[in-house]
Amino acid sequence: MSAQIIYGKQISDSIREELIQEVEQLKQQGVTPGLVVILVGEDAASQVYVRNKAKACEQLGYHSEVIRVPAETTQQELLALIGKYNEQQNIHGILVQLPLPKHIEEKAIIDAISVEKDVDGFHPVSVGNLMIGDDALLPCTPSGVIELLKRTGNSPAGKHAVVIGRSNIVGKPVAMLLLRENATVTICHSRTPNIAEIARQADILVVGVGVPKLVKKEWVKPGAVVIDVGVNRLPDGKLCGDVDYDDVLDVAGWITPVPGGVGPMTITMLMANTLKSAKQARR
Ligand SMILES: NC(=O)C1=CN([C@@H]2O[C@H](COP(=O)(O)OP(=O)(O)OC[C@H]3O[C@@H](n4cnc5c(N)ncnc54)[C@H](OP(=O)(O)O)[C@@H]3O)[C@@H](O)[C@H]2O)C=CC1
Ligand SMILES: Nc1nc(=O)c2c([nH]1)NC[C@@H]1CN(c3ccc(C(=O)N[C@@H](CCC(=O)O)C(=O)O)cc3)C=[N+]21
Ligand SMILES: [Mg+2]
Repeated sequence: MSAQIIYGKQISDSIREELIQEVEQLKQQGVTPGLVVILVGEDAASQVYVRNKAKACEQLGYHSEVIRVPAETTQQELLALIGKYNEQQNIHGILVQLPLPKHIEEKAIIDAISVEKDVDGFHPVSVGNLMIGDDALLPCTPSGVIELLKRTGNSPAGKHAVVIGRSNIVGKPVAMLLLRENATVTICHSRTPNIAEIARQADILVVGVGVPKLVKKEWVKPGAVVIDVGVNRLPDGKLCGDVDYDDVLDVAGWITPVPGGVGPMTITMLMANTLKSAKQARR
């Protein structure tokens, strides 16, 4: 038996169709959602995401700006740029692509983004709202993971979810959202002994570590839902996830491919957040 494949690309396309309806309505009220993506330096991987974001904006009819500044840009200059977009009425979302060059303090940059325009959901106030359970702008990749689960009939409620990875942008927020959805949540990381044994207890296994093909079939309970957040570039230029897809395919009940799984959902959730922010700005 082989796992059912969770086609994130298709699910993401159908959510975009839903969004288009809402965008049309908002435009009739004279508001066009606006997103600015700020890219510091020339990171090759980031270029791909930026291109995908710009494509999504075009598809949905958003106003989109991509600002590329050199790697030598100072923290002060970047802060000034953010300040400008915080004030700009036609911009509802500000995304500064991470990671930033070493000489720029990431926290200072994230703190400077107006909470109302924090479409990444990385600002401390957004993170606090997520913890408390307020209706805020939720981080895109984690909310994309939840959408994938719900839209394939794999509601987290009552399930044991194991999350591998505890970063601020993937592991921690995805664990918190799973908890909000009434899963019982275990978080593993690089200091967890017996990871395979813990992972094997998961009904839902979410992996975001950045290690190509870390998760093997021995880590997966037969029939489990496996969500692979990893996006790793192999030496041959191909993308692969943190899960050994071919190995796990026969034991999992459901699995996301890379590419075509979580990645497109991240972009679509970014579009949804920008729309939400634009709606709120109208008032
Ligand atoms: N599809 C998408 O839209 C997105 C994909 N990604 C991808 O997700 C992956 C993770 O990204 P990100 O969270 O930013 O990465 P980070 O490097 O910030 O965090 C990695 C986490 O994984 C843990 N970890 C690392 N190695 C192991 C291991 N061998 N066993 C167990 N845990 C381990 C680390 O533990 P510790 O805390 O102890 O160091 C850490 O918590 C990457 O491949 C990235 O490209 C990221 C964002 C969006
Ligand atoms: N402030 C900030 N916010 C982010 O959300 C953010 C970030 N910085 N830095 C980098 C990571 C990574 N990330 C991805 C987004 C989309 C795909 C994506 O579209 N992937 C497609 C195709 C990618 C390709 O073909 O290269 C897929 O997996 O099918 C991947 C990865 C967002 N991140
Ligand atoms: Mg990181």
